[in-house]
Amino acid sequence: MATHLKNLSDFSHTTIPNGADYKIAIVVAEWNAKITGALYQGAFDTLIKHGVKEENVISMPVPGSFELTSAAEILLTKNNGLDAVICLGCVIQGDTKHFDFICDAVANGVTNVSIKHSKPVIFGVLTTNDEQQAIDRAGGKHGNKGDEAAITALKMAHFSASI
Ligand SMILES: Nc1c(NC[C@H](O)[C@H](O)[C@H](O)CO)[nH]c(=O)[nH]c1=O
Ligand SMILES: CC(=O)[C@@H](O)COP(=O)(O)O
Repeated sequence: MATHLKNLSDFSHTTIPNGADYKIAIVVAEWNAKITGALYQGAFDTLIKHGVKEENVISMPVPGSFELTSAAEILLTKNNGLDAVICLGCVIQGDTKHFDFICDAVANGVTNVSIKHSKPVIFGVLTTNDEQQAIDRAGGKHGNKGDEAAITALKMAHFSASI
């Protein structure tokens, strides 16, 4: 279902686990900081709203979305007390194929880190054609992908704890 058919922040119809027992990292790319800052705020606020203690939210910046993978790997290697890692970024199509390489690298990279560590690593990266599409998905008319990423982290942390 395309994002324009589903608001990224609409979770009123789902059961969202309480996060009181979870420790969750949020890694945020500094590229397109206006957008990623809004994603971060959405994710942080959503985690707190659903019971995660502020001291259990570990927030780390990285230069760009390409670095999200290595950041998740380093965090999960050095801090095995984490229940999930949320990766937030915004990649906007430019004039070259660089967009394609970054998007593919991050999507595949965070997947591989998640599988390697058997820990949820959430792909909260906007990959848009232009800045307006990003604005619309970072607290605009289509909601906030940071909210979606936080809810996904809570659900997957609960999934892992239930097995
Ligand atoms: N163009 C965007 C980038 N590019 C930077 C890369 O992510 C990376 O930091 C660089 O290639 C050095 O390894 N990053 C974004 O997050 N968004 C972009 O639109
Ligand atoms: C996604 C990017 O790296 C891109 O925004 C950089 O722009 P360009 O492809 O024009 O170099």
